[in-house]
Order: sequence, then C-alpha cells, then structure tokens
Amino acid sequence: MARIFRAVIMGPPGSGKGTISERIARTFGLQHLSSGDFLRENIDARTEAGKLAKTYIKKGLLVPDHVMTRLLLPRLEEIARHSWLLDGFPRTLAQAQVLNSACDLDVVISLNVPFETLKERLRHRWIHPASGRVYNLVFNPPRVKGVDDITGEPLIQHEDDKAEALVARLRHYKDVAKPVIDLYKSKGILHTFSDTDTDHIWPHISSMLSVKITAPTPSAQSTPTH
Ligand SMILES: Nc1nc2c(ncn2[C@@H]2O[C@H](COP(=O)(O)OP(=O)(O)O)[C@@H](O)[C@H]2O)c(=O)[nH]1
Ligand SMILES: Nc1ncnc2c1ncn2[C@@H]1O[C@H](COP(=O)(O)OP(=O)(O)O)[C@@H](O)[C@H]1O
Repeated sequence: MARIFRAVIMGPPGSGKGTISERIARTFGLQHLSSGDFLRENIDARTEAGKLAKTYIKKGLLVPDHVMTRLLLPRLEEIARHSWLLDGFPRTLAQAQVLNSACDLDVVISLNVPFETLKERLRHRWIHPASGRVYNLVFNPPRVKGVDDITGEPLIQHEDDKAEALVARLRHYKDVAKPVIDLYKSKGILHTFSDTDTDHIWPHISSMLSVKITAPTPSAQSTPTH
C-alpha cells in the first residue's frame, strides 16, 4: 500500500503552479487542491467566505489568513486519507504555521520565474471557469480562439490577471513568501526550481517526486498507511 504523500507548490502568480500541478496530479495521482480555484468556487456559490474574499481579490490583495485557514483546513480534513498537492496555500507565514500544526509535509516545491516572464504570461492567460483549465495564447492556446477545447464554452480572464491588479500582486507575493520559503528551507523539505519555461522545469520536478514518493517515510514524519 502506498503511504500518504503531502506536497505544497509555491511560486508567484503565473509561475506555472496550476500547469505543473495538473501534470503532477496526472503523473503521480495526487489530489490537486488549488486555493485560487477553491476561492473562486466560494465566490460563485456566494458563500460568506466567498463574498468576503472577493473584495480582496479584486484589489490584488491576499485574502486574510483567518478566512483562508477556515476555508482550507476542513477541505484538507475531507481528503486526509488521500495523497495531495496544495497549490497556492500556504502563502503567508501565519498560514504555514497553521498548516504545520495540522499535518507534516513531505515536499515543498518552489518555482522561481523572472518577473518579466510572469507579467507576460498572465497578460495572455485565459481560463475555462467551470473546469479550471488554463490556456495561454502563446504557450498552450485553445484549438478555437476564445473557447474551451473540451466543452466549447467561452473562456474568461480573471479580474486579478488584468494589468491594474497584476503588479501589486507580484510585488506583494515576494515580501510575503520569503519567510514561508525560509521556514521550509530550515525544515529541509524545500526544492527550488528556476527557469523561464515550464517544460524545462518539469523533468526535474518529475524525477525529484519519483524518488520522494517511493522513499520510505522518515521516522519523524510517520503517517498512517491506507
Ligand atoms: N509562455 C509560457 N507560458 C506558460 C508556461 N508555463 C505556464 N504558462 C502559462 O502561463 C500562465 C500561468 O500559468 P499557471 O499555471 O496558471 O500559473 P500559476 O498562477 O502559478 O498557477 C498560464 O496561461 C499558462 O498556460 C511556459 O513555460 N511558457
Ligand atoms: N493562500 C492564500 N492566501 C491569501 N489569498 C489567497 C491565497 N490563495 C489565493 N488567494 C487569493 O486568490 C487570488 C487568486 O489566487 P490564484 O488563483 O492562486 O492565482 P495566482 O497564483 O495567479 O495568484 C490571489 O491573488 C489572492 O488574492
């Protein structure tokens, strides 16, 4: 029986977390939980947390820690018997500390992509809102302009990918992520990947995960098998 494997992927907006998470989920069978998708589901469903979150996201600001942890932790408990990959959470030291007290992580992947590359990618990012499928007009365009390949439904652009919110988001990310990255570095579970291309980064992530997922559980982090 495979043991439960818990991973986090971090990186600034546009660094390829969603794209790489999808490849990880497909290749290694981890359940992918994206904080951004989860927030947007809550916004669409008009939950209390969703309404509150919307006011921050629109301005390019992070959603407050207590709102994020109240949303995400119950969801993690629901999938506790499955191996998972968290994408977009934790983003702040306070979130990392709450996650730390809830579970032990096996691996943290940090994506390091130059600022100019990020700005360029996000300008061209289009989403199919119902599935979360991500397109890029240059990197992976839809087969037919403006519509989802699978359903034929229209694609949209996130409010927060539009120019006004973008620079604030990128700047803010750097300040807030540093202590989180330092924390995971000090725990010895941080793996950083630097490049301008997802296709260059992917083989390195894939081989690192192949080794880690089959490795025996470290005694300090023993987790139940299922
Ligand atoms: N040009 C280019 N675009 C990419 C690459 N990797 C991802 N993208 C696109 O860049 C945008 C941001 O990627 P995404 O995975 O959504 O990043 P996230 O914000 O970190 O989750 C999307 O439109 C992707 O299709 C790449 O290597 N080159
Ligand atoms: N862990 C988090 N803490 C606070 N806010 C978050 C978190 N995850 C997502 N958000 C909010 O949702 C927005 C969209 O998130 P996401 O889809 O992950 O996009 P990106 O990776 O492109 O920022 C973020 O800009 C932020 O406002």
